Amino acid sequence: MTAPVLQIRDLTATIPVLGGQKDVLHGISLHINAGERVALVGESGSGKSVTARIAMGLLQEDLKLGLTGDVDVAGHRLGSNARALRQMRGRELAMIFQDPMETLNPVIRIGGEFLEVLRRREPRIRRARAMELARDALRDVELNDPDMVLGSYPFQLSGGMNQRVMIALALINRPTLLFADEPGTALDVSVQARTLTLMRELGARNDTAILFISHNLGVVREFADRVYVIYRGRIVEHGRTDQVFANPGHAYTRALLSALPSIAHGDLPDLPETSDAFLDPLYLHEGCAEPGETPR
Ligand SMILES: Nc1ncnc2c1ncn2[C@@H]1O[C@H](COP(=O)(O)OP(=O)(O)OP(=O)(O)O)[C@@H](O)[C@H]1O
Repeated sequence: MTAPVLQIRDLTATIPVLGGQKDVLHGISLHINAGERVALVGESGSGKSVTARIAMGLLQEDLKLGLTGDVDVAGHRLGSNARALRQMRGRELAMIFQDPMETLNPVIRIGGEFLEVLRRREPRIRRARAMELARDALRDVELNDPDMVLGSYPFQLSGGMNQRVMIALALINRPTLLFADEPGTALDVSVQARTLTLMRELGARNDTAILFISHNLGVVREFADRVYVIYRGRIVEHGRTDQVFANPGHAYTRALLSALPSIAHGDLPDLPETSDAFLDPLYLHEGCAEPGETPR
């Protein structure tokens, strides 16, 4: 079997905050195989985004983090070669965020964004050829007037159109691994559902593995092959999505699932904010991750 496209082992992270350091990850281990769709779920503040942004090498660029553990992305050990990782972004690695405006440059037309992304893979690509590829990619995400889109600035397009543009841009270089952090959460439910379906279908076509981050278990159930449940910076449960949903082993997962109907509408369950109640060994059952365990 080939090596996983992402392997995180026992990752701990502290983030500098006013007056000290904050421990945010306490030994995260997870892996994603080629072409797999894996979800990281948990309530707000549990550490989903920090985990993904460290794996992308993004957070380290902005903050002085205290990190231990190993992160291997597409065969590169993170930390030993930050430059290699930077070069991989936009080629082997791609990302989609909740808000397309976080990524799209407001003063660049969509055509310019495509040219830049395509030049990361093929620096000498001609503009005409790049626009031809971009038009195909836009049609793939059901934007049927690609010339209009290519000539527009992001603010001239709707939220749903920008989200589709993001998916087309992220997948045009056929990445090995895509990080999708709460994509489309700001959109209405039916638009979000369609864009996620497109992302799943196009990802599958290119054998792109996807790390999908969400607090919406309804969406995760539809989307992911496997799921890791994260709580206060720890993986408390992992497994095949159907199995975890049918037979949750950990009390925290059960609490998340019990709130599923309201989560499907974007609400989070009312979970204790200030206690570590669900870390109590009392809640550990077969199938739950033990502290420090490397999930396989
Ligand atoms: N730049 C930062 N500076 C300080 N603390 C941070 C920073 N980014 C994240 N944190 C802290 O790290 C912890 C994990 O945050 P993270 O954003 O990973 O949560 P999340 O599970 O993705 O939540 P959400 O669903 O709200 O995005 C939180 O306690 C958060 O306050």
